[in-house]
Amino acid sequence: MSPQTVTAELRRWILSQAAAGCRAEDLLASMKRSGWAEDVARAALAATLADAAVAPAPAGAASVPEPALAGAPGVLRAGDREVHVLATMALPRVVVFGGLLSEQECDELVALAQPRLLRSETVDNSTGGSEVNAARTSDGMFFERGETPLIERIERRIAELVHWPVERGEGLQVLHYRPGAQYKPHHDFFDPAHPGTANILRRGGQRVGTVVIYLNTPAGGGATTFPEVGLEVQPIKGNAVFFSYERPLASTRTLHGGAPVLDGEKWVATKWLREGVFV
Ligand SMILES: O=C(O)CCC(=O)C(=O)O
Ligand SMILES: [Fe+2]
Repeated sequence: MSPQTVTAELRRWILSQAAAGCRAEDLLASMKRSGWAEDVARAALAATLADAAVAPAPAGAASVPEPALAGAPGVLRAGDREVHVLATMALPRVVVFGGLLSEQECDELVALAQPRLLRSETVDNSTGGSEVNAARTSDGMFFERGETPLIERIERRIAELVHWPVERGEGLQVLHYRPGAQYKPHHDFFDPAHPGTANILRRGGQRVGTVVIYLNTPAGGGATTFPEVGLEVQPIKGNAVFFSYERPLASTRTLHGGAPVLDGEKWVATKWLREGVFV
């Protein structure tokens, strides 16, 4: 038997480490230290964790991220910070948060992202790759999960706020919209009918939730809109809009977009949440 075969024992080890909260990057590093070729280790991790993502959730586990809103609290403790609940909606499931980030954290995130911006790409559904998309006229970049202490802190805060493990989150994305730029209405989940989707789902299954954090307050325009229900969330520095979608269906009414920025610029950080461990 080749030493690079993914054995049942290795699969069990990967799953137990992931369940204990070990990050995929750390698993990869430790597999490499034990002599695994990087491409084989990555493939083993992706396949094992993707299978786990489609396995039935343990009894009692929530199937979508959701903040603890029983009792209609005005303030929620999210790890190291108190976050305000400004508005909620049942369908689509939307919660607007006040003060998820401090002003200083917003500024630090913009400063970290700015040198790394590229014209935003969206996933090309036919191949699972990326392409520049005219529907999205912002510039953007992705951080690695846990890339800096600031990012790690924000990720932990989001995880505690919406009760979804850090490991099930994609890396934080930062978008920059110039005047006139927008993100036309779209769904964040991957269209199951598209040929590239199967490939995308190997990295942690479907997206089931989104947190868009406003890193500045544009002088005009730039609301996050949910056109099917006429909801517009004003972009205010440090605030965030959360929405979830249990299934990749339009009936979740989570069609949303970034309205054109009319005056000034707009910065957001987006955290997408997957149903399984994102690798
Ligand atoms: O910029 C916004 O308000 C929305 C961003 C968005 O929809 C996304 O990043 O998926
Ligand atoms: Fe979106």
